[in-house]
Amino acid sequence: MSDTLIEVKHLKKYFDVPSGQLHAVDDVSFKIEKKKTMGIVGESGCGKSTLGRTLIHLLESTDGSIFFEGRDVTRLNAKELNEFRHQVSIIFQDPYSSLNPRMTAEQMIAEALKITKRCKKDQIEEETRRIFDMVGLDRRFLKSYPHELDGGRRQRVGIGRALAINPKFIVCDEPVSALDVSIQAQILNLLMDLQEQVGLTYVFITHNMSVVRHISDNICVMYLGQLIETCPTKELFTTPLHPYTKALLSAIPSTDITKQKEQVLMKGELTSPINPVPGCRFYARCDHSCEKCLEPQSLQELLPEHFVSCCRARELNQL
Ligand SMILES: Nc1ncnc2c1ncn2[C@@H]1O[C@H](COP(=O)(O)OP(=O)(O)OP(=O)(O)O)[C@@H](O)[C@H]1O
Repeated sequence: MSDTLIEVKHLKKYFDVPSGQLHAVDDVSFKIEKKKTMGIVGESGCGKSTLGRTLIHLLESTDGSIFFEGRDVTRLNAKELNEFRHQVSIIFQDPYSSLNPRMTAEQMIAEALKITKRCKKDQIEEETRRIFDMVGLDRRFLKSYPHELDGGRRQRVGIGRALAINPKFIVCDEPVSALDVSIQAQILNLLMDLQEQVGLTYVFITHNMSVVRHISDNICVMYLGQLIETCPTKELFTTPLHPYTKALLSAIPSTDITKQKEQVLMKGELTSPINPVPGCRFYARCDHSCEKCLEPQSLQELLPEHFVSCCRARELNQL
């Protein structure tokens, strides 16, 4: 039996905007194995959240396929789509705005349980308490409203609500970015413990390279809607191959002053994903760009399980 839970093939999500089409996700392909975490990184606006939302059909894709346990979810009928939606969930960055301010923590989790009808009415109270325990929330907060909870506890409610439907797959969209640093580690550890206990598969979206290094098994690096490098996490940090990934990694400050590395500075600013021209989207900012980079680029496996979309990567990395 295949270990792949999700396989994305040539996925596109375009938005119509007054000046044309915004290519938020443009021809992205990758696989995620069951019980693993795929980190998605890249600068603000590169399409991370749009990709995450499209994967679970919160947004309808423009083109391409998303295979979930072998079935293409872009082609499901309404009933099948409803069943799919009960297997996938999302945790948002800001639990304060994603939680209903008029509902208590208990009511929000109970509501998610009712939607999926996965337990009988008389079991909802007990199941809600069990989920409270799973996410490390003291039961004295059952009747608390979001504004009565601190950031970490609010995010625990958000995680509890995502877990209530008993999903196989969760998109974690910057789930710790809005939290104090001291709380971030607790929430990351909780997500990793839950993955182990329940057998969850995650997509973990973040712009924080240290966080993604800690939590992901594999990483996708995105640039202006495109996937430019993907490989196992360890390898990305030891052997980055794309010039953009190298620049991204060089910007992480080191805690060891004897190991300060030279920062690769990127020229210019992120260009627009509206009506992009064919060719490498990093062209204008790359120190190594040449005429060949103006031709369409595609992901090539340059090392085992290590894919890069750069026509000069082999030569620049002496592979
Ligand atoms: N509903 C929409 N209509 C038009 N454009 C959109 C819409 N949603 C997102 N976009 C655009 O799509 C692109 C990708 O946005 P997205 O939010 O996915 O990026 P991101 O990498 O998650 O950024 P951030 O880290 O800031 O959240 C951006 O240019 C954004 O302005």
